[in-house]
Amino acid sequence: MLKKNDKLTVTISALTYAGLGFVKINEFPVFIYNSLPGEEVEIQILKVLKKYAFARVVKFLSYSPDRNQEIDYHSIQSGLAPLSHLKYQAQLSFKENQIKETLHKFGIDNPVESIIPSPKETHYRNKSQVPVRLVKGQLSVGFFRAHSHHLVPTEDFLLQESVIDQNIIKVRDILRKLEISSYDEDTQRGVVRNIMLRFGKFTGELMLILVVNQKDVPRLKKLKHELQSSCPEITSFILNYNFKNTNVILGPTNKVIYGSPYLTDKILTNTFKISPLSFYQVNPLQTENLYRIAAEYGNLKSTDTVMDAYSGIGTVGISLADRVKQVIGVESVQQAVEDALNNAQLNHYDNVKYVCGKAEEVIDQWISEGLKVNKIFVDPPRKGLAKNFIEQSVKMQPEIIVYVSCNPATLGRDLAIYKELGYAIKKIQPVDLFPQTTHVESVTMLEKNRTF
Ligand SMILES: C[S@@+](CC[C@H](N)C(=O)[O-])C[C@H]1O[C@@H](n2cnc3c(N)ncnc32)[C@H](O)[C@@H]1O
Repeated sequence: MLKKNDKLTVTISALTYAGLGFVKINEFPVFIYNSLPGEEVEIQILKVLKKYAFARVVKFLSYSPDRNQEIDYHSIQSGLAPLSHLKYQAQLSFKENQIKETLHKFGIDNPVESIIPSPKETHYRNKSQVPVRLVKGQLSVGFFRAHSHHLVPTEDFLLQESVIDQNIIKVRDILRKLEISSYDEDTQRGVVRNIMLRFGKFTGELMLILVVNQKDVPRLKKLKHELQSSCPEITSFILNYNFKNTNVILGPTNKVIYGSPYLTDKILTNTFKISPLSFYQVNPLQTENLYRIAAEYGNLKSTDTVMDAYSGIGTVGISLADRVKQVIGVESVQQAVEDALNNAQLNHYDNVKYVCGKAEEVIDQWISEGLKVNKIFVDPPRKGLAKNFIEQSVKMQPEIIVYVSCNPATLGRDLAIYKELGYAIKKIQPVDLFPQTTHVESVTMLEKNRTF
């Protein structure tokens, strides 16, 4: 029986989908941080639970040829970039295999296309949401160590655009100088919870959203002045109020201190305005590839009526609008729907409509109103599609369904239902939107069986 602090020598047998090394010791599963298949390592047991244990490597006796020796992001691996110890090529195979294996569990053995690598392997993110906490008596920024709220201070976040990293540090230093306090989760006091920055890759705009725990921010005028004089790259500054003791980063209301309430950016040929509470893809160069593939899988025609479900600020639907007759979209976040409607106008499309609501509920209403769509695009969050949405979407009998997924497990579950209900899987294309992390994105094309 394993005990905490036991030391053993093992050879890692697999890499889990969460990026941890795995071995069985006397049939008992052990998950080991920062280790890769084939590596012989001395480990120390950190925690023993009923059905498995966690361990760390104390000494490497051999290294995997897939190990990225160039960057020693030991602490980052457990938090921000859990795959950064794996060479990029091996990360791509890991993700491709994950899709194949997961779909196989749902009885789906269709061929999977080779994953499309990200144009940038690091510093690709256009958004950061870094926590602000007191560490050793000083307001600090960093990341929470995995499965904890223990802040590890850092100045290099590895995944974010460099302009974001530089401005996080500048904002941190201004907060320190003005003695504006950081949030304390235990007492629920202190002012600044998070520094969020969003960067428009194609416009150069940079939006600062300071998430605060109280309405009155001390020395706000001075803060505004300091930001305007020391951070010229920041084009707008917004306060977001979050007074709840919660893991959800953003609160429901914002106040613009200066600049525009929207960030403006471009995807392919269209311009988009994005408000602070709206979802926006984080890897802008690769997003263009993702949308190109989705459009190609839609086999678009000028007579098509397209549904854009889980539409965010309308980026998918608007990217298709010039090639189809009509786009109708649904999204649950009110602000995102307003953005989508503004974005349709901004790009001069009068054939695009968005409504606010849950896709699985709005689809009932659309069916009862007799709406006919012949192509459906879905891009749900990690939990995938609601069963009712799947069943109702099949009732609409679209020729093609394009499923953009960020979670192979829910993708497999949903594809299995579509298969049962008469849809054939034609193509599955993984796209690496999130290098150095374990996240796996893909686009699947489903086509209605002719005998249906
Ligand atoms: C992965 S994002 C995709 C957004 C957009 N297609 C894009 O590429 O930017 C998923 C979106 O679904 C929305 N959402 C979550 N649950 C929903 C539901 N039940 N019905 C409609 N939209 C939902 C989220 O607010 C989010 O904007």
